Amino acid sequence: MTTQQLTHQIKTKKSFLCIGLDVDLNKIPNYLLNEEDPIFAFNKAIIDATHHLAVAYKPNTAFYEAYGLKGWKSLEKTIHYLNENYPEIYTIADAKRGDIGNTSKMYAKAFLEDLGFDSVTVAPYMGKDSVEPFLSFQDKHTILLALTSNQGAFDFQTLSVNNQELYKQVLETSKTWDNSENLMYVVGATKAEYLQEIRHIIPENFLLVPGVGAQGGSLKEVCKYGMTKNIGLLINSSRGIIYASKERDFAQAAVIKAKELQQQMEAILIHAG
Ligand SMILES: O=C(O)c1cc(=O)[nH]c(=O)n1[C@@H]1O[C@H](COP(=O)(O)O)[C@@H](O)[C@H]1O
Repeated sequence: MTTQQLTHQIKTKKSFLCIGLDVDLNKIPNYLLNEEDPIFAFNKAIIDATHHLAVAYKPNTAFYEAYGLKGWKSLEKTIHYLNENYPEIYTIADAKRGDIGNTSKMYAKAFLEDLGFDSVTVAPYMGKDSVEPFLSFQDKHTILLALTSNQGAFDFQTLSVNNQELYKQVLETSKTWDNSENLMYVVGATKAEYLQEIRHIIPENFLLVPGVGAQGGSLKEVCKYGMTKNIGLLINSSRGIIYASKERDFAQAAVIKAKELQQQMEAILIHAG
């Protein structure tokens, strides 16, 4: 999917919500465990109920890999279900990959070609030749970790290297890489106060912003400093939406939580003009 198509969907739905499909079998309703594929059954119910409120879904691959071959099959069924039934939806494989070029090429093929996701999250630590294989795919995005939502972000990302914080060097340097127009960046919602400076370096690129909901980040603050004229934001919430109820009404409870965020987004979009 192109960035223009994503922006068009955002404007049509008046939403820039991304729902995280981080499925933990201990947290889903017990009755679903009798299904042949409980993870897919859960995802299908969440997607069918919320697709009009969200523009993107982000399965975090850890939650699938943890269940071995069965989990990978659930991931494959989920992405195929989205691509076949809701082709307008933007899909993110949250896999946080990155390795020597020869290996990154295979990671990129796995997520962007074989599974058919629109984008994949990638760690920048191994540098240019570890990221460029992901960037070479047309109409696909590579979502580079810039300033993450967790406390450990302060261990390395904010350290000063040559008088500049490391995450800013990631932003500056990645702009020089081949096909850098295919880059998006992760900035945690818990780090909203950094967004003004981040936008000085990357005024246009889309940001994937996790950390509202369960991690306590503020949607308003993120939008105040991070929004661009093409919106430029995908705000992710996982646990806050998909685990709103552990009962048979879990999908309807997810709708209520997703709608709360979508309505706040609609108000922000109207205010922004
Ligand atoms: O890349 C991510 O999506 C990500 C980056 C980051 O800095 N912080 C972060 O929480 N995430 C992911 O975003 C999701 C957040 O989930 P909730 O805290 O349940 O909304 C999880 O899948 C995390 O792995």
